[in-house]
Amino acid sequence: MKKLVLLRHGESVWNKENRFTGWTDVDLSERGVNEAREAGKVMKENGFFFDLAYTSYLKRAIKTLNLALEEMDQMWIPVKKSWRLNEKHYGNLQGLNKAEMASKFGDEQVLIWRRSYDVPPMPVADNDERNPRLDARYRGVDPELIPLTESLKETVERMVPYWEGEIRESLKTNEQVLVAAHGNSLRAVIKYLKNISDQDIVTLNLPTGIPYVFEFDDQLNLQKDYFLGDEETIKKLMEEVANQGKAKK
Ligand SMILES: O=C(O)[C@H](O)COP(=O)(O)O
Repeated sequence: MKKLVLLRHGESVWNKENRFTGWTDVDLSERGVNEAREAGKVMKENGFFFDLAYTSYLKRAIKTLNLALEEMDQMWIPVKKSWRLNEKHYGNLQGLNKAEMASKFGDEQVLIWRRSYDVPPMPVADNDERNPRLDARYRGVDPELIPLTESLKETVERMVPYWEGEIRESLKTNEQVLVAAHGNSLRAVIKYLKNISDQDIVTLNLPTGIPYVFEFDDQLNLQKDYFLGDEETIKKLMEEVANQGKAKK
């Protein structure tokens, strides 16, 4: 049985402050560091031994991966990074508080920005310092491919070539692969893997730092998927993520 583990990064400083983050390169909070270490412990307890790992160009995912691998004493494994695993670009919302936006524009509008499949937030302007085309780390990427905002649909579209050309390929010759990335870039992967409809993906919220295991047969047909951890606790954490986009009463 081949195993893929998807791991959303631990809580970031902006998760803690409840701000839209997207491609902003914020660090882990103290809680996030602990969550990343805990994820490593849980994977170790469950006997995981990875052949290689993937992550994004953003430090909250990279550090989560490193901390988890450190707990597992598997820091030596090959790691590949790709901008295609970055978080959904949150456009002009990046930096703004989610609950404050809900007070201003309504819970429904914020849900559309956060979870609708094909409605992107307003883009950042070309001369905005948040424009990733101005960031040297993306200079190796065709500027046409670099988003100024994204819907989940667009995140899926830029993630799929990397899944098909790289991660899926690596699963053909490896047994266990770890991907440390982001709430929405992982929702994009999960939608694609499980063939979840555009409507149903709206209700999927990924908690930070909880390993999500996918098991495949040798032909890479998905057999089953499950989170590592207590079901009730995970359910609560998912609800907390959903509620981040609601106005404070
Ligand atoms: O970019 C962000 O703000 C978070 O990583 C994910 O946020 P969301 O749960 O609001 O989509």
